[in-house]
Amino acid sequence: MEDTFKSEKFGRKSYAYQPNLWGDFFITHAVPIQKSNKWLKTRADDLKDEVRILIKSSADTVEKMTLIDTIQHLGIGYLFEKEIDAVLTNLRALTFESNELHEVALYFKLLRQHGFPISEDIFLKFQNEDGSFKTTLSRDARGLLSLYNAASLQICDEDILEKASFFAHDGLKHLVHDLKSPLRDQVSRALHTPLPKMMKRLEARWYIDEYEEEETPNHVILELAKLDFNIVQALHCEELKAISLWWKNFNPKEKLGYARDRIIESYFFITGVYFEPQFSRARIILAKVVALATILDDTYDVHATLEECRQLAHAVERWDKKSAEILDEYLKIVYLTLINLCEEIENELEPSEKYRASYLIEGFKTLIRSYFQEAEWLAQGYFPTFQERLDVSLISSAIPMLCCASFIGIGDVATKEAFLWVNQNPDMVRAASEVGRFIDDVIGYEREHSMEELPSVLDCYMKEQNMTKDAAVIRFEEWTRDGWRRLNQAFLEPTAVSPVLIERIFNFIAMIHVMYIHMCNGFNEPTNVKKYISLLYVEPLCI
Ligand SMILES: CC(C)=CCC/C(C)=C/CC/C(C)=C/COP(=O)(O)OP(=O)(O)O
Repeated sequence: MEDTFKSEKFGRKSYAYQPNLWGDFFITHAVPIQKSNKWLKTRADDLKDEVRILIKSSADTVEKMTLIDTIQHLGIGYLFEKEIDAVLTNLRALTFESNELHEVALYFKLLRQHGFPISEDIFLKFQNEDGSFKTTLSRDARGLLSLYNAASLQICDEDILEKASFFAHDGLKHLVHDLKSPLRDQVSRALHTPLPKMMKRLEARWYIDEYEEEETPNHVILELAKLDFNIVQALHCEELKAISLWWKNFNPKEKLGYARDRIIESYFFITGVYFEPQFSRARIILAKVVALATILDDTYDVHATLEECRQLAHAVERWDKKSAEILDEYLKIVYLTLINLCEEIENELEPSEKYRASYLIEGFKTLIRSYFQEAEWLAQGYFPTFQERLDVSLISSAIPMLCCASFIGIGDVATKEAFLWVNQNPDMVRAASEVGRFIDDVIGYEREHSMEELPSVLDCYMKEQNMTKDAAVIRFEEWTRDGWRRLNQAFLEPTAVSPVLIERIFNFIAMIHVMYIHMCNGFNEPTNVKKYISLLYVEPLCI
C-alpha cells in the first residue's frame, strides 16, 4: 500500500511511488537470436510478396474484408497500406448486402477506421421498430463483438451506435463466461477496451497466438506476422538500450528520489502511439519527453516549495543555462536536463525541421506555467471554481504539450501547418485533454487524496454541484464518452493535418485508457504493466 511520508533524504513531503522495476535491464538485454537478421529480412520480403498476391487475388468481398482485418489485427497492416487502401476504396464503391451482423459491422469498422464516409444507418436492419436491437442477436457472440468494436468508432449524434454499444456490451457480458477461448479472451479484452482503442502492438502479440490456434490459419500471413514481430522487437530493444543509457546518465533515482522513475513505462506508453519502424526517432523523442514531464509533474506536485516552484518557473521562462545558477542543486538538475533534452532533440532534427524544437520549448513553458498556477493555489488554500480548475488542469495534464511533441520526430508529414494547428488547441486536442484528464481524475482520486493536493477537477465539480463522488463520476464518464466521439470525428473531418498525425493523438489517448483503466493505473503502479513489457520486449516469438 502506498502512502505519503517524510523523505529523510530531502526532509520534506514526498510520496512513496513504486520504484523503477527495470534498473539497467535493457542496457544489457538482447533478445536471443534464432535466425540472422539477413535471413529474417529476406524471408519477410518473400512473404510480403505472397501476401500482396493474396490480397489482390481474393475475389469474394467477405473474404477480402476478413483478410484485411486479420492482417491488421496481426500487426502487419502497416506493411500493406497501399494495398489495403485500394481494397477499401473498391469496397466503398459497392453496395454491401449482408444480413450477418458480424459482416456488416466489419464492413463499417474497416471503412470508418480508414476515414471513408459510412452511415450508421447500415445497422437499421438489426433494429426493431422501436429502435431496440433484435433480441435474436443477443446469442451471436462474434456478431456482438464486431458490433461493439464498430460502435466504439461512434461520432457525435449517432444514436443507433450509442444504442448498439450498450446492447453489445450487455450481451457480451452475459455471454463471455460460456464462450471458448480464443473468442472468450477476445471478448473479455474488448469489454475493457474495444479493439480500435487497444494498444495495437500488444493486441497483435496476443492475436498471433490465438490465430495460430484457429482451425485454418493462413500460414503465410502467420509466418510473416511472427517474423515481423521479432524484427520490430529487436529494433525496440535497441531503442530501449539507448534511452536507458540516457536515463542512467541523468540518474534521477539518486538525484531526484522523490519523483516517479518511469523511463521504461514511458517507452511502453509511447509504443502505443507508434510502434512501426519508421517512427523510431519520434518514439525515442516522445518517450524521453514523457519520462521527463513526469519528473516535472512530481517536482511541482509533491516536492518543491512554493518559492522553488516560482524560481524554476522563472528560469524556464528565460530558458538559458545561466539561469540555473540561482536554483537549488536538485532543481538545477531538473532544469538543465530539460534544456539539454530540448537541445539534443533539436540536434537530431534535419536543418529544415529545426524550427520544431521551438514548439516543444513553448509547450514546456506553458506546462510549467500551469504547474505553477496549481502550486500557488495550493499554497493559498484556494478552492478554484470548476471552470478555473478545468482550464488549468487540461494544460497541466501535459496532453496538449505531448500532442505537439508527438509530431516532432515524424518525417515530412509533420508540416509547419500541422504545428500551428496543434498549438492552437483545436477541438481534437481539447477533446484529447478532457478524456485524459477525466480518466486520470477518476482513477487517481484516492491517491491524490492521500497527499496534500489541490482539489481535483472532480472535487471542484462535486462541490459546485453539491454532488456525491459517485454521481460526479457518472457525469465524468459521460463526458469521457463524448470526448471519444469528438476524437473519432476528427478522423473524418478534413483538416490541413495528415491522418498520420491525427492517429498519433488518438493513439495517445487510447494509451491513457489502456494504462490507467485496462492496466489498473499502470503508469503509477508499474507492477501492473510488467508482464506486458516482458511480452513486448523480452520474449521473442518462436520461429
Ligand atoms: C493526465 C494523464 C493521464 C497524462 C498521461 C500522460 C503522461 C504519462 C504524462 C506525463 C506527465 C504525467 C505523469 C501526468 C499525470 O500525472 P498525475 O497522474 O500525477 O496527474 P496530475 O498531477 O496532472 O494530476
